[in-house]
Amino acid sequence: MIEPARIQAALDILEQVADSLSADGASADVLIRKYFRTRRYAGSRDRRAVTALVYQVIRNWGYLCEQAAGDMRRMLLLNLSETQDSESLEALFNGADHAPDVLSDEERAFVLEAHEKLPHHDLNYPLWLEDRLKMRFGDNFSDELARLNGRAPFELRVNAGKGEGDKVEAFLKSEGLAFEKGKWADTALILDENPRIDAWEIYQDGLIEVQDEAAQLAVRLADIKPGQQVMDLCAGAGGKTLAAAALMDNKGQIYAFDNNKYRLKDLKPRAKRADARILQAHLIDTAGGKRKSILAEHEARMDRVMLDVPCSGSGVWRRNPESKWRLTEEKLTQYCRIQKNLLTEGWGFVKPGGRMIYMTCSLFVDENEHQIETFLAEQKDAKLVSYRSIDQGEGAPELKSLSTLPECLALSPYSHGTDGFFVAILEKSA
Ligand SMILES: C[S@@+](CC[C@H](N)C(=O)[O-])C[C@H]1O[C@@H](n2cnc3c(N)ncnc32)[C@H](O)[C@@H]1O
Repeated sequence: MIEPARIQAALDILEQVADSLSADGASADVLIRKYFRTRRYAGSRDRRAVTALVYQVIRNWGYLCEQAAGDMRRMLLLNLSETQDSESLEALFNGADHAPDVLSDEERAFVLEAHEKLPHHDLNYPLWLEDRLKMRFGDNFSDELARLNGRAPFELRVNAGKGEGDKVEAFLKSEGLAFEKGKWADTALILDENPRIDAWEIYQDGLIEVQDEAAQLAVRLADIKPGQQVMDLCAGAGGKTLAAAALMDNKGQIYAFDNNKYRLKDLKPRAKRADARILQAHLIDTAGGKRKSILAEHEARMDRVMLDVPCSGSGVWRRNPESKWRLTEEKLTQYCRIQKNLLTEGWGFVKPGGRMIYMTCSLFVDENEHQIETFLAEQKDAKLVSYRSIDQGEGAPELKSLSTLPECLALSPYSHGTDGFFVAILEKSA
């Protein structure tokens, strides 16, 4: 595809994204896949270029939408004008076959005017969330928001259970892929590029998984040991479950649950690759009332319960910029209600002296500190354990938290270079 045709393709997809956002329909990646399914002439480079453009606009959605009063062509034009001069824009909007229509005088004037009054568009965020974001970031508000609007790196977890970290690093080097070791989790490798890894032997052999560093650190803070009884109540596709299994040397038991069968289905093949043999996965759909009976046998038996609850995902806006424009007050309230219920339910499975590790990838106090404070007020046999008391490995740097609760860990892109993440460690009286 020639460049103007890519612009037109991005425009077509963005129109669909806008419709989908207002109807809470399919996500951008689904719409992009669907768009290209019927356009076989587009090569992988075309797809990559169009996808990058679509996501650039999604990242800057709030600002662009405000400036262009929701006119998608103007939104895209304004976004392009950040990096292209007027001559290049004219060449892109040239009216040829498959290219966008020629720019009108009004559109040219619109770009000039928008540039003259250029506000801090890099801080682009839903205004109704401002207080919550300021509460988390304080003086670093602008720096954090700018970072949150950027792209996340590609992060791998080396499967410590397989003990072949050297092989992984040697392979990445042989592929010419630059990487850094994680600062906070010694299993993390951080890449700038986003390679396709499913065909790699080290992936098929279970030596690596894709997992962000904050999530790897969170599992480490669960202080899981071989021989323990561990429950992952919101296991999803098992990212944290497998990170926990890697710490257990196939001794003990991990029970992985989720109420979504589509998410849970990836866990089995992943566990097989990782050679995690102590794992059982079960669907705990609430429909049919089976949940209670499936979970009943685990009452007060777990050394560790990992509670990686559904949340707003505000800490991962770098990875999923669209989600910030999809979040509503109503949805946030609903997440908080589910989190509160899961905290109460999960606590029932912790044995005396055991721990529950509450985690979110949210930046908001409603989903983090407030949940923990309410929980502690209600559960008299619970106390917070400081994340600082957990051994984070030899030579680990000092880990400062953004949380208002000193025992809890709150991470962020600007302060820690990670996703926004929250961890609270709750211990039951012996
Ligand atoms: C943040 S995701 C978990 C991600 C996963 N732990 C990982 O590391 O890949 C939250 C998960 O909670 C699940 N969930 C939501 N409500 C639930 C419930 N009532 N019981 C169990 N799982 C639930 C969702 O299906 C989703 O997979």
